[in-house]
Amino acid sequence: MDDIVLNLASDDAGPSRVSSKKGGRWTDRAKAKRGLKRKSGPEESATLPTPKRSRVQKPGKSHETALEKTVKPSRSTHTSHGQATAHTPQPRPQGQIISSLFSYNPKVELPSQPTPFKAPAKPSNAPLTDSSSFDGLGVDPLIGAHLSKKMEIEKPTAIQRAVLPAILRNPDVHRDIFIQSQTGSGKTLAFLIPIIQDLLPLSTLSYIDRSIGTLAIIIAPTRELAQQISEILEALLKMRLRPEDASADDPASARFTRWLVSGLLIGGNTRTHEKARLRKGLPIVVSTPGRLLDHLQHSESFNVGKCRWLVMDEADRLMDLGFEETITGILKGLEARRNLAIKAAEQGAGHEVGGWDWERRRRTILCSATMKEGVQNLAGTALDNPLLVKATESDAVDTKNPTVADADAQENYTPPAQLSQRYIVAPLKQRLVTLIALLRTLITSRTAEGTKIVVFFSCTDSVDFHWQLLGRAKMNDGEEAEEAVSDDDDEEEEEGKAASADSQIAMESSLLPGTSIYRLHGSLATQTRNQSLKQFSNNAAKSSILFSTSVASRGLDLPQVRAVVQYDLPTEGGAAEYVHRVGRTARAGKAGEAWSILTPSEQDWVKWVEGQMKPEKVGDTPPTLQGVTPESILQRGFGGKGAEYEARATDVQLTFERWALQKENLALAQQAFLSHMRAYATHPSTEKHIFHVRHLHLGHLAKAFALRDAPKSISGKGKSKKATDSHPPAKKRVNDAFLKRNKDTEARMEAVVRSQGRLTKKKGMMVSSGADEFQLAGGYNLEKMFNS
Ligand SMILES: Nc1ncnc2c1ncn2[C@@H]1O[C@H](COP(=O)(O)OP(=O)(O)OP(=O)(O)O)[C@@H](O)[C@H]1O
Repeated sequence: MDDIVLNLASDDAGPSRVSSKKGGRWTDRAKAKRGLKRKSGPEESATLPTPKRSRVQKPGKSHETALEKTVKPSRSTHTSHGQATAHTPQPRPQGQIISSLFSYNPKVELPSQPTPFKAPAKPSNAPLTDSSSFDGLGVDPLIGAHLSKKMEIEKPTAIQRAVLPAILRNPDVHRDIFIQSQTGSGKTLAFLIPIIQDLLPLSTLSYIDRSIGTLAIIIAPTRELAQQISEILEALLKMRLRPEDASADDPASARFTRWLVSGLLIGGNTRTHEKARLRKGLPIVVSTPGRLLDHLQHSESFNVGKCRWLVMDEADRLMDLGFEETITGILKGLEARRNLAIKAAEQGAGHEVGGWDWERRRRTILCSATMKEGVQNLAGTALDNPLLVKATESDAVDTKNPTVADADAQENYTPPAQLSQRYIVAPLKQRLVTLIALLRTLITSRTAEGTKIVVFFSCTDSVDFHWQLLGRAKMNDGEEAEEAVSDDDDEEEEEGKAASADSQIAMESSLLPGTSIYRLHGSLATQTRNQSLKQFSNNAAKSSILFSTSVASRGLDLPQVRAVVQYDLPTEGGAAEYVHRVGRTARAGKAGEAWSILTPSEQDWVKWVEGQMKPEKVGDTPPTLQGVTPESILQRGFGGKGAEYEARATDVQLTFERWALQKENLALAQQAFLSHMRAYATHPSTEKHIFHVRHLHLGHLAKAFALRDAPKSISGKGKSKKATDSHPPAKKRVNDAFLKRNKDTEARMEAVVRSQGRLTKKKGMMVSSGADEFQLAGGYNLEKMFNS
C-alpha cells in the first residue's frame, strides 16, 4: 500500500475550518473556536477523544467499548489491509509527506500467538517466612520494635539474615564486608541497622553529643539514592530510646540519648549550608562521592578523624560512572584526617576528650548487586580482607568466609524470580504508538488504582520531549496546533510555556486518563528532581508514570512500581544495567513486570540478555523473556474491532505529528531525535551487532519522534522524500553520512560520560563534575563536542 499524503497546511482553506475571530491572543481565538465547535455538534470535535476512566477500568474489559464509541475515523488513515479510510477528500500536498504507520515496515518474525504468560515464580527477595526474626539475629530489641511497629517490617529478608549476625554477633571483629544481593532485597537496612546499633551505645560516654563529628559515612552514586538512604536512616533514628513499658523516671531504662543526627551532602545543595551543618556536627553523613571529596578537601569543619563506618552502596554503579579516582581520593582524605586527629589527641592539641578508642579501625562495607571486574577492583582498593556475604535461601552466612577474589567473577545477573520479563518487537514507525498503547494497557488493566510505571529513555532530551509531547499534545486541538504553526504572535507565549516547563513537575495526558506523568534526569534542578520523585511515589491512590534516563536505574526504591518499560535499552552497562532497571519493580517480594520495546534490528538482544542472566539457585530454570506482538498491544491499548486499532493508532500519531509541527515543538523533537541517535551510537562495540546506527531507518525512526522527516542535519539536504521512504541505498547513504560526520563518536562520547563522574584538575585541586553526572546527552560537554 502506498504511503498516504495529507495536506495539513491547506486546512486553513478547508470546508470544516471555522474562522471566528481574528487578532488577539491565540488562546482566546482557540477558545472562541472551541465554543463554535461545540455548537456545531460532535461531528466537528476531536479525532480521538479520551476514553472515560470508568469505562476502561472495568476488570476484564478492554478499551474497546470506550474507544469504539468515541473514536471517529481519522481524517485520513490506512489500514494494513490496504483500505484507506480517509473520509474527506484531501488536496494535494504542500511538501508534507505522511507515511502510514502500518505499511512499508520490515518483516518481523514475531511469535504468531502471544506467548501464554508463565505463572510468576516464588519471590526470591521477599521477607522470610521461616522462624527468622530480627531479635534472633542479634538486633537490639528497641530497633526491632521500631521496625515492626513504625516501619511495618516484621521479618528479615535473606540478605539481612545473612549480614546482620555476621556484623552484630562479632562486634569486636571489625572486618570489612562485601554484600552481594539481588535488587530490592533489603540491602539498605542490612547496613544501616548495624551502624545505628554500634553508635547508639556511645551515649554512655559522658562527653557524647553531635559535636563528636562524623562517625559513619554512606556513599551513594546518585543524589536520589543518597536522599532515599537518608530518609530511611532518619526514619530509623526516630526510634524510641527506652522500652515502651519503661517509666520515664527510671534512669536505668534510659540506655541511649538522642545525639545521633544524620545529614545529607549532595551535589546541588549549597555548600555553605552544608558546611554550617558540619560545624554543628553530623554523626552520620550520607553523600554522593564528588560532594564528599569536596568537603574533605575544603571544609575544615568536616570532623571525620573518628570515622568508624564507611559504606559504598551500589558499588557497580559507582564504577560505571567513573568514580574510581574520587573514591581513592576519599579513602586517602579519610586516612589523612584520622592521622591528624590521632596526632592532635596525642599532643593534647585538639579539643579531643579522653576515652576514645583510637585503636579501633574503620570498617568498610561495599554493596553491589553484581560482581563485575570494576567492583572487584574497587573491593581490592577499599576493603581489607573482606568477608563476602551473599543471600541464599538455605545458607545465609557464607561460613567459608571467602575473600572477594574467591567469588564467582562471571558476569551473570539474577533478577528477582517473581519478575515477569516481556518484550515487544515493534517496527520503528510504530514505536511511539506502541509505547502509548502499552502504557494505556498497563494503567487500565487492573482494578486497583495507583499503578506506578517507570519508563526508561536513552537520553535527557528524549525524556523531555516525550514528557512534553504527552502532556501538551491534545487529542482535540489539532486545528489550534496548525494555527500556531503559522502564527508569529504566539512566540512570546510559547517561550513562556517553555520556561515554565523547566520547573513544571507533572503532566497529564488525555491518552492516559487519571495518570500524572513525571520526569527525571540529571539536567533538572535538584529541587525538580526531588519533587518529581516525591510526587511520583507519594499519592499511592493515583496512577503515575516516571519518564527517566538511567539515573533512576540503581537503588531507587519507588514503592508500588508495578512495571518498568525500557523504551530504549541501556546504552551503557549492558545486561547489568538491564537487571538494575528492571529491579525498580518486583521489590521485597512484590510482583512486577518488565517490558522491553525493541526495534526489528535489535531482536538478537533477547537471546543475548537471556544468556547473561542466571537463576538464583543452581538447577532452577534460567530467567527468560516472553515475546508479545505489537499488534496485540496496539489492540489492547487502542481497542476497536478487528484492525480498527490501526486507525486509532494513526489518529494518535497524527495528533503527535501535528503538535511537533509547531516551531517550539519541532526543535524539541529534532533535538530528541539527534540526541537519541548520539546515545545510540555509544553502545559498546560488543553490542554493535545488535545496536548499530546503520541498522536504523532514519525516516521511520523520525516517526517515533513525531517527525515527518529525519532532521536535515542527519538526513542530508533536500532528501526528505528519499530519507523518509524505504529506499535502502538512500538509507545506507544517510546512515553512513551520520557515521562519518560523527567519526569517533563512541570514543568521544564515552570519554565525556566518564569525565562527568571523574575528577578533573582545577587550580591544582581535584574536583568532580558532579552536576552533570548522569547527563548522557544535551550537556554542555556533549553539545560542545558535537558542535565543534
Ligand atoms: N525485612 C523487610 N521486610 C519487608 N520489606 C523490607 C524489608 N527490608 C527491606 N524492605 C523493603 O524492601 C524494599 C527494598 O529495599 P532496599 O532498597 O534496601 O533494596 P536493595 O537491596 O538496596 O535494592 P537495590 O539493589 O535495587 O538498591 C524497600 O522498600 C524496603 O523498605
